[in-house]
Amino acid sequence: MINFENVSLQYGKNAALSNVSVQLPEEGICGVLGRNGAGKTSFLSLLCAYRRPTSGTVTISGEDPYENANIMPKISFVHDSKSEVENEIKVKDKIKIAAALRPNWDAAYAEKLIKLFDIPVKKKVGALSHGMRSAVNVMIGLASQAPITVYDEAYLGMDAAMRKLFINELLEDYMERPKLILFSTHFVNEMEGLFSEAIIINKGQVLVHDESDALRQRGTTVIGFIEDVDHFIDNREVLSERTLGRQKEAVLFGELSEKERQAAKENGLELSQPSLQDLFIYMTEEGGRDS
Ligand SMILES: Nc1ncnc2c1ncn2[C@@H]1O[C@H](COP(=O)(O)OP(=O)(O)OP(=O)(O)O)[C@@H](O)[C@H]1O
Repeated sequence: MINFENVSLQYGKNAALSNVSVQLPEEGICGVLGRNGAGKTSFLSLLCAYRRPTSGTVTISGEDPYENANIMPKISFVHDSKSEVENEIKVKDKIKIAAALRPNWDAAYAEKLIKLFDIPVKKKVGALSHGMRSAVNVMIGLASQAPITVYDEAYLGMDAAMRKLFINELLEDYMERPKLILFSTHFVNEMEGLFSEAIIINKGQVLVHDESDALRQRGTTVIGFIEDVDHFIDNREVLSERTLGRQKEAVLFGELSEKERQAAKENGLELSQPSLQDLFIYMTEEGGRDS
């Protein structure tokens, strides 16, 4: 169990996180969402003990993870790193080093992933394309089998087909060997089906932390003829609207009562849940809902 209690992180005078209190379970796939500069990497780097909070406490299984030899091997932090030293070594040596540092490393699975992602193990790391460097990083994240695996914008540069391969693999592996996976991404629509829960960070604060289904239930998508939809959404909080021919789709914020749902259906309107992306964009836009 991970526990953040009143955690703040300052970089000089700049507050990256303010009074963050969050608890995370031992298993699940948690999406960490936020606009640029919201504080996602700061949050994840505290969790992975790359940094120490300026105030407040972070504990993992009741212990402070910072420079903690019991906790550090349990965490794998996959991010888009560039290091001069690493550029000079071969991919296979980078993988060997990662394996040596990871007590749960699954060598047979690593071999399978190298083939699946077509990773050029004999090349130097510095000679890889951006997407291929990311593929090496996520492959290490998967093969590490760490009980806490954190992917921070880890697949930048990977093309759509490669991202799909990675996501399928992540899900399949999670089903067989559940763990806690945290996943920060700007590709919300592509990834949201994966998330059992989501944390939305905005301006250094946790705006929402909830199960994905519960979060989606905070909104409703309404589809029908333009005039019927317009009539139904009048005086309601509308997240987005678009028309297609004579049809209109509107996303509303807030739960509908059973009576309202019934009325919508009687008027020929179709109701469904909105995407996390729609809710996320609305909740974090300037002037948007902040609770
Ligand atoms: N090393 C640093 N020194 C000073 N300020 C920093 C540093 N790292 C981050 N910040 C600032 O802290 C705030 C949060 O940054 P952070 O990188 O955590 O956001 P993010 O949500 O990961 O953003 P992005 O999606 O753009 O990567 C921003 O205002 C950023 O400018």
